Amino acid sequence: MGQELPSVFLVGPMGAGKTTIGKLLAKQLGRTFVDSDWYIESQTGADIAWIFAKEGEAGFRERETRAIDELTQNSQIVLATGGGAVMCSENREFLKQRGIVVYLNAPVEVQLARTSKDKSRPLLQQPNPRKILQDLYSARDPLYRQVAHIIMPTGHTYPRHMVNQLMQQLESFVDCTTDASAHQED
Ligand SMILES: Nc1ncnc2c1ncn2[C@@H]1O[C@H](COP(=O)(O)OP(=O)(O)OP(=O)(O)O)[C@@H](O)[C@H]1O
Ligand SMILES: O=C(O)C1=C[C@@H](O)[C@@H](O)[C@H](O)C1
Ligand SMILES: [Mg+2]
Repeated sequence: MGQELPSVFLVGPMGAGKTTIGKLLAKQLGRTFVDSDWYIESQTGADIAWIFAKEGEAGFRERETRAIDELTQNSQIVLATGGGAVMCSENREFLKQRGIVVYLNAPVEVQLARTSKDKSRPLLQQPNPRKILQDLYSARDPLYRQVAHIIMPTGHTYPRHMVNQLMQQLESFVDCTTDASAHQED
């Protein structure tokens, strides 16, 4: 692979492993890793909990769309997006048109276990985070699927193993699209 691989954009629910796998994948590919949540925090000079508290979810989503537009214009990065980035159709267009989108998909019970000790996700600071995760999953799973070029379950696989599998999938994806465009030119 190498030069011909476009940017890789990871989407999926909270706790699917976008940040964890994104960092490892970027290292493997020798590319820059960017996390849209961290980027928004650095641009704002405040953490996500603060943005939600002061500007509401709507304010956060506006910042997120600006961030996704800017970041997806980079041609060779690995980008981990926030769990709700796919809710906005503009974001879905930016992602789908500008790189390879990978949907990391984990069952709700796994999402819950992976997010339960970390208080940095404002949407989950509720008495029943399992129900929130379930409702978000029902609403968003069709949107993750709509935008994805590749879908990978992450529930029961070690991050390093996941990255090896993902490298293989990316390789076949690039080969297939290269073959398809060669045929079009024939
Ligand atoms: N494949 C995996 N196996 C075991 N633990 C994992 C795996 N992937 C991620 N984790 C753990 O789950 C937690 C959440 O992972 P991570 O922050 O990467 O999720 P995320 O998809 O980026 O979530 P968010 O949308 O909230 O940013 C971390 O503690 C991470 O170490
Ligand atoms: O699923 C979501 O809507 C969110 C996921 C996180 O990555 C952050 O973007 C924020 O906490 C909102
Ligand atoms: Mg993350």
